[in-house]
Amino acid sequence: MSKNDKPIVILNYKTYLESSGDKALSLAKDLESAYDETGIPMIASPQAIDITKIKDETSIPVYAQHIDPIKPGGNTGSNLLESFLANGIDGTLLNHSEKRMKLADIESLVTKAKESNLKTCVCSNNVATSEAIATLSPTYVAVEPPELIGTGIPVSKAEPEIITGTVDKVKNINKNVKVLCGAGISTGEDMKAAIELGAEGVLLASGIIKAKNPKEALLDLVSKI
Ligand SMILES: O=C(CO)COP(=O)(O)O
Repeated sequence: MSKNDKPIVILNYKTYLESSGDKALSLAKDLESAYDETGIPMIASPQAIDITKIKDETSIPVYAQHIDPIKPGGNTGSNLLESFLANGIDGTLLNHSEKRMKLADIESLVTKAKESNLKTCVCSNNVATSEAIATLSPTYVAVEPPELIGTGIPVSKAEPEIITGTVDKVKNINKNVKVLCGAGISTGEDMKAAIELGAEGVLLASGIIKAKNPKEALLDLVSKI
């Protein structure tokens, strides 16, 4: 990571009650004030229904959690890229372990996102899939071993080799693709370890969303980097 690049934090709201409705906005305000106090970029990834409210009432970047590989038309219940763009999203997660996609669909969405100046954070489950995803040149590859997601056991401690292996393989393919990691990350020690292993940020959920004081948890998360 070059010296002027700061590590980033992407908070995946998922569909927790603690990150839905009014709480979606208060979490976004926590992210905004944590950014104001630390200068570390903080990104919200709420459910689609909460995106507009957060864009209207905060200044932090907002990512969709998923976009469907569809064209405008008869796709009841799907998430259309053009609608998200009209509501001002800054980026999107793709291929999260809880919303897996086909490689061809990931490729078509990463291509379309680039044409619309939208950032993409494509999730992977191991080094091999991180390597494959890097060939599509997304903004970020976020490696998250599914078995650690939601456990509070941080990937940076439990499986450090998945981070170092992903960084080596991804940077070999395209130095401009940034590597994030996630799964079980919740404390400043977890994030410090991730950065020391070569990650350029973290993608996390329950450690912040389920914290007694999410803003304090965010400040602790970035307190050691
Ligand atoms: O899936 C994740 C982020 O996308 C990780 O979830 P946890 O932070 O709850 O382990």
